[in-house]
Amino acid sequence: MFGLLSVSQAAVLALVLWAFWRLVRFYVLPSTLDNVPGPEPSSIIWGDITKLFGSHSRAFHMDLWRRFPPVVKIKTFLGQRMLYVYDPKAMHHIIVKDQYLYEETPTFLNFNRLVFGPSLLSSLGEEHRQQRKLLNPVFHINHMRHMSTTFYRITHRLRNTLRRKVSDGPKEIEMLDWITRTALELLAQGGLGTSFDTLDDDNPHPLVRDLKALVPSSRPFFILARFLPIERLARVGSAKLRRWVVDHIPSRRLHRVVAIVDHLENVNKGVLARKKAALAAGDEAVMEQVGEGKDIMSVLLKANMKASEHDKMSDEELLGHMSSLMFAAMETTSGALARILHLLAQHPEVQEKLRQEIIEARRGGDVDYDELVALPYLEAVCRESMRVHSPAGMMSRMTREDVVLPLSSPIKGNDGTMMNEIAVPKDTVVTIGILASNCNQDLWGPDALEWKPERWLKPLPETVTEAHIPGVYSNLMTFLGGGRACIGFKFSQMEMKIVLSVLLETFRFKLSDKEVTWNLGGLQAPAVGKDGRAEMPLVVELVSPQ
Ligand code: HEM
Repeated sequence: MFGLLSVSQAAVLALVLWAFWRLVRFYVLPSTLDNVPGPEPSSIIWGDITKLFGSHSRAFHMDLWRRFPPVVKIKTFLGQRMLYVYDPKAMHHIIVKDQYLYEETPTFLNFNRLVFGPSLLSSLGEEHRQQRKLLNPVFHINHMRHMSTTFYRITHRLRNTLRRKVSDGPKEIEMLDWITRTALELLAQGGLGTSFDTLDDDNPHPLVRDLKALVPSSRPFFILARFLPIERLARVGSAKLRRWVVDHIPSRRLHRVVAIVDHLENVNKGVLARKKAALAAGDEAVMEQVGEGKDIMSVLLKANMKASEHDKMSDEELLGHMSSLMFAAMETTSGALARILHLLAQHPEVQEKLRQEIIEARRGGDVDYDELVALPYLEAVCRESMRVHSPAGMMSRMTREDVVLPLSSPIKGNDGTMMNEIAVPKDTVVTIGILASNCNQDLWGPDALEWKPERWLKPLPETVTEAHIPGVYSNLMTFLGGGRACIGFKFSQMEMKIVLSVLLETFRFKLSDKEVTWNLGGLQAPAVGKDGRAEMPLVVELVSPQ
């Protein structure tokens, strides 16, 4: 039959048959998930995928929380069934107890391997465990303490530049840009032991623009990666041949992504070579480097030199970790900090109370790490912001075999029977509702959706403490939990508190007349207007004008 068809006709026919088979498989053939309640899909082809993962999906999520139990079945592309889960016991099984049965999705792993190279973001099972074994100590709180002086120094630069800008009166400033530049520089000095940005003019390092463009530019390829065997394709032929093929695909967007990846890799190759040379030259050369040998990469390189041959990381892996750290650290923390500044501008009374606490603690100078992390209202503002506005609203996993998912409390199935557990077939995508858990009214109370820092100044409701939510941070899922919990969460806590304490001592932040809205998408980002570019203008004024 294929003798009568051209290659393109055969490809189209194969695609149609494949789509037809999926429609039959997911809409007609029975599944153990049929009894799990969930919304009727809004499209036979796309299911509710765009409603769930789109930029303006908050209303859809809230509708799910209102209408369904904390395990919901959602139809996605061509009817594929996905579970959306925020039942605490179920989440514990997914990310802790049975974490190797619910691994990252192949799309996530393949995409990260192609973009960043081998790293925590693209490894599984034993390989991932080995990498965490080497990396966990590097993120230990003792190293963070050493970094606080570096963090203060960088934040002072930001303060000086902003002070210059508003010295003759309040001004509207695009704060997301400054916060993102600061986050990259904090990671550059604290994480990589290098410097990219002096933060003293209006010209950010080109990496800021590239890292910000990476997610939007690569979104279509991320979707494509769901359906193409990217990992196998990435091993066909030599690297040179693969590169030739990519360079000849007529897609400007693809070439933009490739240029970003090249840029990231070239910058990191230079940093790695300089670090290795300094380590080989001895302690004096290390001390002359930007991070004085205390940054994450220097500590990691030293640990790597001592590691057994079996545990040692290759240069390719080290470069992969550098690129993925830059990516994982920058967008998340800058989004979080921008959100806190926006919330403080929306709630001037909270901003004033926080400023008083900071001014009293700082007494005009920097506060040491332990004193800073112990400030109760600062802690309450950070926790509450990370609860209601977690930068990542959800994270997906995929079952690697048939598995039974137990629940904290039974849910009513579509046939009216109560279910204590759900049989989940192999290859099911299970999405953890991070925001859904953080805003769960059954646990946090009827005001769960409201931003109220004061709730952290008194004991949390027993419904929260007894739910055994498996997150690493304050009964929240913001940084996830288990073996793949955010490795940089202490780093980001310190970053947020240092930046907030230095800025709030000097500046007051007010809403501008441009309305800022937050897009949910992959990571929450602010924009002016519904689909505008990522930005967050705020009016900045000196607390004590000279
Ligand atoms: C507010 C800031 C941050 C938030 C909300 C956040 C959130 C998360 C979440 C939810 C994960 C789990 C991802 C998954 O399972 O697929 C994660 C993983 C990760 N994060 Fe963060 N993160 C933040 C800041 C940082 C920083 C500052 C760094 C680095 C210095 C970092 C490095 C990483 C890395 C390397 C992973 C992968 C861990 C692994 O797979 O073992 N993150 N983060």
